[in-house]
Amino acid sequence: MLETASVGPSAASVLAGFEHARLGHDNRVVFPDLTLHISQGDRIALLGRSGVGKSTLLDALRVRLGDQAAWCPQANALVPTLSAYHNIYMGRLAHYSRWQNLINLLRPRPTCWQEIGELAGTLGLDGLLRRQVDQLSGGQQQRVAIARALYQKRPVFIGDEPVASVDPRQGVRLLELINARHETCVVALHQRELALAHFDRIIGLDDGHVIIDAPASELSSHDLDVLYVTS
Ligand SMILES: Nc1ncnc2c1ncn2[C@@H]1O[C@H](COP(=O)(O)OP(=O)(O)OP(=O)(O)O)[C@@H](O)[C@H]1O
Repeated sequence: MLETASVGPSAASVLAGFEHARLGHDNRVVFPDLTLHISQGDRIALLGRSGVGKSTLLDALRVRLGDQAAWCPQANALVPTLSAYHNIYMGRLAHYSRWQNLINLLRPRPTCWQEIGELAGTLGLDGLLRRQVDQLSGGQQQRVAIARALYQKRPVFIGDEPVASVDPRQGVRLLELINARHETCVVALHQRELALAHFDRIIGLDDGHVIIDAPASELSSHDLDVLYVTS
């Protein structure tokens, strides 16, 4: 990923930021001049048409935040031939020793099994932990990916359309769960109603620029139309 320029002001609550940064991929510049700061306690929904740069921005933020951020990527990035349990456990691979990880692969450790079982239960994955991920539905796989990110137990949740494959009611439940377990969240969404109802700050992108950055309480769904107008 192409990334130049430095972090901006260092106010105590600022977790990560971009100050006149250029973000993109190899020779493709997506954000030519991005200035944006994320503060502790922010609950941010990132909106914009397909291809405007939501994933590019989330990825750059994730790199900036390092170990502070739990990451739930767009394509799930699950290991299809492993069980749901093992995929969720992978959220904390770095937390355990190589030896513990190897043993757990062969025979799940009781404490981890119980903890992951409880987490899976809150995500409606009861009874599916032993099932290979490629034998789960798209929505179930998405919930496994969310569980893996939650199992990381980091203060910041970065999610790239984490509720795109589930029904609206489940989407609400999952966003509530994510919000309840993280002080700070930055989540790309396509559903503006969910964004306005479950997040405090709305960032709208268009053509490599932030064109909306405002409290959700000051915006209506109609105000967000501008993000979806095709030129
Ligand atoms: N690995 C890559 N190499 C080169 N260009 C890329 C790469 N990934 C994305 N792009 C381009 O960067 C731009 C922004 O892509 P990005 O994936 O960030 O958009 P997005 O808003 O997340 O889209 P979507 O809602 O469809 O996921 C697009 O023009 C895309 O084609």
